[in-house]
Amino acid sequence: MVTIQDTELKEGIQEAIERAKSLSKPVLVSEVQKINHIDPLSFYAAGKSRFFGERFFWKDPSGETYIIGLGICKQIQSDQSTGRFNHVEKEWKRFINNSIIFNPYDKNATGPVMFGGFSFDPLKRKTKLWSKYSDSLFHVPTYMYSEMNGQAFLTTNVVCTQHDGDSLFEKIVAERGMIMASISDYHPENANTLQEEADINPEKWMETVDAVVDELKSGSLKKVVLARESRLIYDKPIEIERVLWNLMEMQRESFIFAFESNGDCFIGASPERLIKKYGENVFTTCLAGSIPRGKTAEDDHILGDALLHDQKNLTEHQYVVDMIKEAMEESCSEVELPDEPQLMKMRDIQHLYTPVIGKTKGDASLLALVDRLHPTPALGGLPKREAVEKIREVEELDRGFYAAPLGWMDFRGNGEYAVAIRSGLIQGNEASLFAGCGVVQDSNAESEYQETKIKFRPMLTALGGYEK
Ligand SMILES: C=C(O[C@@H]1C=C(C(=O)O)C=C[C@H]1O)C(=O)O
Ligand SMILES: [Mg+2]
Repeated sequence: MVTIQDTELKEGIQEAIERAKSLSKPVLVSEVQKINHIDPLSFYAAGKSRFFGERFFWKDPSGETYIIGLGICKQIQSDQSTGRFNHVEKEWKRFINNSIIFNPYDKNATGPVMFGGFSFDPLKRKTKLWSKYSDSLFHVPTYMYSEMNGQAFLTTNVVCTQHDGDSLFEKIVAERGMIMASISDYHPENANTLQEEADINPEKWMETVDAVVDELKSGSLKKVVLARESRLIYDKPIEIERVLWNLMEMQRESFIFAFESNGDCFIGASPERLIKKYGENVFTTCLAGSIPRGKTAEDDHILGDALLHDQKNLTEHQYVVDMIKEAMEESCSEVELPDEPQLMKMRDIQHLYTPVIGKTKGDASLLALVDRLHPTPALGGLPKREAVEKIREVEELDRGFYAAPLGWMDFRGNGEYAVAIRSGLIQGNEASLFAGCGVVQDSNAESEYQETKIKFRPMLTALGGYEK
């Protein structure tokens, strides 16, 4: 049981109400407490009845960082198609500008944090699949549990208006007390049964791959990432906690995320970092080129070795390295990356992987870096603009947040975004899964199709309906 001193929050709320009166606009109070460790998934589960549709979950691959949010004290959206990264950043700064923050800890992901993401392509024709998510959508949680390098924190964020009074403090403390008291060890309940699995137009997808390969052979396009969807129907509503539990068990090397909005939940286990920025240090990843895992250690080694020497996959990978290196050199003073890719092995697949680190020069912000990088040729293609236009024209899928930046940024401007792949959108007892692959001149439609099947597996297994 966590005991929390409330003097700061109480005084903070009073001060914020006064400030809201004089500024005639809402003012945020954020209070950070250092607390004993809580199981992150149990905290998430404790918000189920009260905050369903208003929660998020984040774990980084190292397990150093967990961020779990319950409730929404502020939503930041942008319907702009150009300049949306900048617009979100400005809104965020404006929101925290006059805030009152009690945070004696010099730790990232404590205090005000916004969590969310962007759609892959705001110019793509919308379908109703993603109607619960706008093109840029961020939530600032009311209650946030975060863990950094084994230390645990509870942040409480309250937006005060000029019309609020003392009862606001009482309400928040009561609600927070209820959440903390209801935390109990989460264990997954009985699994769902898959009733129907529908790959959306796989033949048409393969024809599109063939057509794009022809274009790659004749024109200026070098690579286009093409994705497709599989729709699953279960016997009962999908329990998000259980899916997260499975993802954490089975995809330990990945970012694990869930982002709820209006009753839907975008969820996944991505191995791919877009960008992390802690102070002036930035980290990004080139990940492209894939082969299955072997059934035995020897098999696995042979496959990995084949991938490291396969020309088609090396080319697919190199396009990503070239673009990311160029982007990083623009914004960073020191950029370091190995000459050759290495292997990244996950439970279901192995990839070619080149980590990149740098130090920002000037004041390149995290979202400016996201803007510069998204989409890398690992998710869009090369050249960037032409590839995105090609995807917009030929891809049947409405990608929504799939293959796009998803993550967090704190009030100090530090944070991390993953590329939201190996993901799905849960809608009650149904889910859409997404998978794509890098199409280059030497691509073969059938083997690209097989590659997407493997990429569905992490979500399919976590949801249930695929043999483990
Ligand atoms: C597009 C996806 O994955 C991307 C494509 C890869 C490839 O084609 O080899 C590998 C890793 C990812 O950058 C996906 O998982 O949906
Ligand atoms: Mg590939």
